[in-house]
Amino acid sequence: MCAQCTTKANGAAQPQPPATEQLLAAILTELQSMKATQASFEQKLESLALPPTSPHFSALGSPSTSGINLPALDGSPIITPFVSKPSETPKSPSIVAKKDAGPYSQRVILTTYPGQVGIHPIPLKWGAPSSAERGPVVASRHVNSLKVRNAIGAHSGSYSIYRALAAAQGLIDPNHRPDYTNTEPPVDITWNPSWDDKTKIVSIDPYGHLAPQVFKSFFDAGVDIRPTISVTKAHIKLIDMDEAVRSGSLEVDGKIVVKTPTEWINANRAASAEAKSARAEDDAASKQTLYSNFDAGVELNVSKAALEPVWYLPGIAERFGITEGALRRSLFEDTGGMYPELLTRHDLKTFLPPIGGMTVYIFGPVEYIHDETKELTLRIHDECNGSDVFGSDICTCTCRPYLIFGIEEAVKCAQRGGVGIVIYFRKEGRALGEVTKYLVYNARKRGGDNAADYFRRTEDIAGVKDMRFQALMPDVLHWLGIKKIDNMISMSDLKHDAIVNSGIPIHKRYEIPEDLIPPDSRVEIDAKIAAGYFSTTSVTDLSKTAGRLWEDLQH
Ligand SMILES: Nc1nc2c(ncn2[C@@H]2O[C@H](COP(=O)(O)OP(=O)(O)OP(=O)(O)O)[C@@H](O)[C@H]2O)c(=O)[nH]1
Ligand SMILES: [Zn+2]
Repeated sequence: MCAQCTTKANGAAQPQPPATEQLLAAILTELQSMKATQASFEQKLESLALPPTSPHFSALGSPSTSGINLPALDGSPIITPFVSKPSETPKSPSIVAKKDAGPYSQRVILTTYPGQVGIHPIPLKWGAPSSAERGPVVASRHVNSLKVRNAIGAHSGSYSIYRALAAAQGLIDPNHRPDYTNTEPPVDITWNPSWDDKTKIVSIDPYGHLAPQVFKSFFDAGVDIRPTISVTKAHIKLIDMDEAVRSGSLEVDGKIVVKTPTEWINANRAASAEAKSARAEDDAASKQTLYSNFDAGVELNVSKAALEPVWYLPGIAERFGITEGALRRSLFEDTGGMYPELLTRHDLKTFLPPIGGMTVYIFGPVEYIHDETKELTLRIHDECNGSDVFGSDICTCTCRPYLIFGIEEAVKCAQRGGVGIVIYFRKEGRALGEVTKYLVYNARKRGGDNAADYFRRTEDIAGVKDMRFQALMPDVLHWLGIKKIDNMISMSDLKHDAIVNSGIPIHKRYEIPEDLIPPDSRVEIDAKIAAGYFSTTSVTDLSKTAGRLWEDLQH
């Protein structure tokens, strides 16, 4: 970590406000002194007698059997019908598991309330000017974290469900403490002013990759601190880059593009040739081929970062121009009521949603990203598994060709002395999911595949043509410290507008080259151009652009 980042991350320059400091110190002291049981932990936290934290709570009165009326943030009353009996002091609605509690306690806490006895969230001040003032994100229901957790939801996005499966089978201790030795990033993604700006970053935790280091005191005190970002280095190998080098469009420079080592391959091939020769199975010519040097192509040097979503709910609501209350209610309803605390804990502003995140691939020096004198190329790519990985023709899209074009341009930019970035978002099928996507394909192939109807078919089935909501996408660019984009490899007006509106100028846009558009994808491209996507060409009659129907395809 660089000196500037360490200073910012540790918050040495800016002392914490006294109230926060006292509360934090009290909680930490208690956690440190806590020896064993949950009961003694509860007693100790209760004895701290800290005041209720939410202004809403004082207006509640006593919980009743029929539920309690919590004022929603937009003013309308919402009912949380979970409380079982009246009480002077709010208690966690809970049930007692008669059997099958597994590794958990018999008493199941269904939800919690602000100001409830024993509930003292570690302060989390989104956008605060140092990591110490900002505070860690704690979402865990780990025995030492439940009473101090300050985020709703669970770590690892959708993979939290797999962790639950492992716990249910007794394969993982729910209170397992991770060992973070040697897991720190090998390259520095360093602090920049956007980390302190709660309007610039609302959907990821800018300290996510540094959490085990900058929040070590919490971890040492027993709190379940987890990174939501990890950074590493790798070589990636793509057959398209082998081809680009063979065709002369890409050069091997020994730094970004390196030759794939062939020693071990040649050794294996020689061994295989010997074996075949011993069995006298092969003719002399093929033995000769096996012995000769094999061109294994090239590999690309990358630094990469995996990011899980961490949502600051007021900031997310503001981005979409809705109230926080409406956002919370909708998240609660559309996840099958999975997170009651969205409604009961208005004091908790952070939510870890059960969705996929993104991966950043960086070609060239990471420190060039925030150096405005260096050229920067960017491709924002939304997942299309069928095309990206399997090259499916039914996808009738330009996804993989555009991704490969983006990677090649990013690499070339790094070779010219700049930096290239490709960001891969898990937003399959325009974030409608693959099931919906295939239904759309079927409807297109059966009902006449033409550009005029391209978006309408999706809308007919899904109710909306796109749910990627690019408004949150630029957060990762601000986390990286991008100040301007020289070359944007995308035709999307939505991606362009979201980036520019977030304060990052785009100097030049590149559409997918004509020769990379697969035969069936003209429908998609023309529909997009007509809908406002960037292109140097224009389309006059959309109904004339038609794709293949199933009858035209060989099965
Ligand atoms: N639901 C649905 N999703 C699609 C379809 N075709 C592509 N996608 C998805 O759309 C996303 C890619 O978007 P595209 O429309 O190809 O392009 P874009 O990202 O908007 O713009 P560019 O940056 O110019 O590529 C991926 O998530 C694909 O899985 C389709 O017919 N139906
Ligand atoms: Zn696709």
